Amino acid sequence: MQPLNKQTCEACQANAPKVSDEELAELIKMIPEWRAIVVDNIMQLQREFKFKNFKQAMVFTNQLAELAESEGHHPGILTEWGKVTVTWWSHSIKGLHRNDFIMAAKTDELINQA
Ligand SMILES: C[C@H](O)[C@H](O)[C@H]1CNC2=NC(N)=NC(=O)C2=N1
Repeated sequence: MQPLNKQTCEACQANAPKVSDEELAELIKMIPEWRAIVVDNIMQLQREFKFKNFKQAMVFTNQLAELAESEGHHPGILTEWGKVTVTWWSHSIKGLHRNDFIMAAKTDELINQA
């Protein structure tokens, strides 16, 4: 299997399967800086990224927006002074799809390239 950051998102329909508990346990090991949280009964992946000012946080936010558009999968983004909180989940299935883990790995890659 290719590393998550080299995989691409597949179209996610409302009837697509959520990741199973077993898959979640395996996939989360590949993105150790992310935590699984539950908001309004929806499982999500979240990570905070720290920056030295607002401008740098905004640069990252815009890079992430480009990545999201290129993959057709979009995160929740909270941009603050020195911090960006990124949250991935699949709206269409109200939970976590493999796409979310791929996107979390690609988000990590953006930072590693910076
Ligand atoms: C039509 C379009 O591809 C869909 O609405 C996509 C867009 N981006 C998306 N992003 C996320 N995170 N979840 C979705 O279900 C989703 N759906």
